[in-house]
Amino acid sequence: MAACMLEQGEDAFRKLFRFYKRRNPPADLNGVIDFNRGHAKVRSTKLSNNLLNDQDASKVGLLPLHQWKVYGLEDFPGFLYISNPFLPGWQHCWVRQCLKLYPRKPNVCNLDLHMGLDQTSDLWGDSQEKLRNKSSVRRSQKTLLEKLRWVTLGYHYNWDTKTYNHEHHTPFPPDLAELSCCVSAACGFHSFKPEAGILNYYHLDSSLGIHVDESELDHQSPLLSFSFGQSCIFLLGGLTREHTPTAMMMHSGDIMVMSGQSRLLYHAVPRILPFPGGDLLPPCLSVAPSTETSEPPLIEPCSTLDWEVCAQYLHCSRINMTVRQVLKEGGSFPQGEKFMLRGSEDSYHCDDGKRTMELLDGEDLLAKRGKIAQEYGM
Ligand SMILES: O=C(O)CCC(=O)C(=O)O
Ligand SMILES: [Fe+2]
Repeated sequence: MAACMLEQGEDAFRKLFRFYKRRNPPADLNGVIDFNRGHAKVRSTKLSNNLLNDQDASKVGLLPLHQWKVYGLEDFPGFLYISNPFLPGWQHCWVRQCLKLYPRKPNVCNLDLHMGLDQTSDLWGDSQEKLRNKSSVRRSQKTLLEKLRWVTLGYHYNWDTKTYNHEHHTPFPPDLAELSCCVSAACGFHSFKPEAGILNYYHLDSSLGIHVDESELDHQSPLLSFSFGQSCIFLLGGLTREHTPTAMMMHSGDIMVMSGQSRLLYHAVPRILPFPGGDLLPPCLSVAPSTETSEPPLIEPCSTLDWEVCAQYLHCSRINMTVRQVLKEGGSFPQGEKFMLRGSEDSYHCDDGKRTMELLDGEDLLAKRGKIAQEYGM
């Protein structure tokens, strides 16, 4: 029972993290907030309709603003949860971008750290046929897409130093920038600049360790988080790990906004939850994309052939994209100064205890990163 874990203490976040990560016996999920089902702490919120026009919304695949279901959470000012505001079929396009386009160079991914660039230049090309034809035979060899854990965009986050660096920057994908600007504008942040992205790729045994996203130099701007595929338990805590976190579900299509007093809170993903009842995907992903597209389309519609690959991948995976503004308005990187992330003792990406970052030791990692940066002139 969750309540027995809710004692205050030095390690309250870790206790609840371990509670929800546990599989055997499975954790009681009664204490987990599901925004669509209501909860004493959930507040339904309306965004001002004039913040995003319907045409701009539809261009990036979002419903008209007046149809969005938006929630706040008691005790978490600045936190917003938007329950799947995507137009039917549009999640397909964004998932396809996450699997087919964003892992491409010059973006950086975990596989670059222990594989040659010739092997990681086209993960989609390498994996698509194998995924499309994947039978129910469980122990078939993992495709490169299935080995993907993270991709960084724009200012590339350095997992070792926990910093961004002005010298390690590539163009931020314009389509994702536009989606992010629409969502941030809808939430009242008109001058948000999408400058860095971290895409996390989770499987059913993955988790994301306890952390605060404070490496960005600008903390006034919101952090946007988009989720696709299988659901997860998300833990949102306080300014310290002593604060017992609140557990909530995130489902496919949902968007979370962390801003204001909620921007620098500890958070984590202890558990991925496969869609219940034997269906492999949630119903919102079963809707075929509309043949009507905006002119000119921002992103190419997802073909049936591409969706077969994405759907097979998502049967046991979750994709999360977080988008951040790194620099303050008119600001720049400090000269020769180090800015470190707090609470970094946990590795971020874990697959049932195995740390994906431990595939190489620190020296190898740095050497490999340097090589990638050099080859791409970053
Ligand atoms: O996967 C999620 O929902 C959270 C991701 C996250 O916290 C991060 O990338 O910093
Ligand atoms: Fe985070």
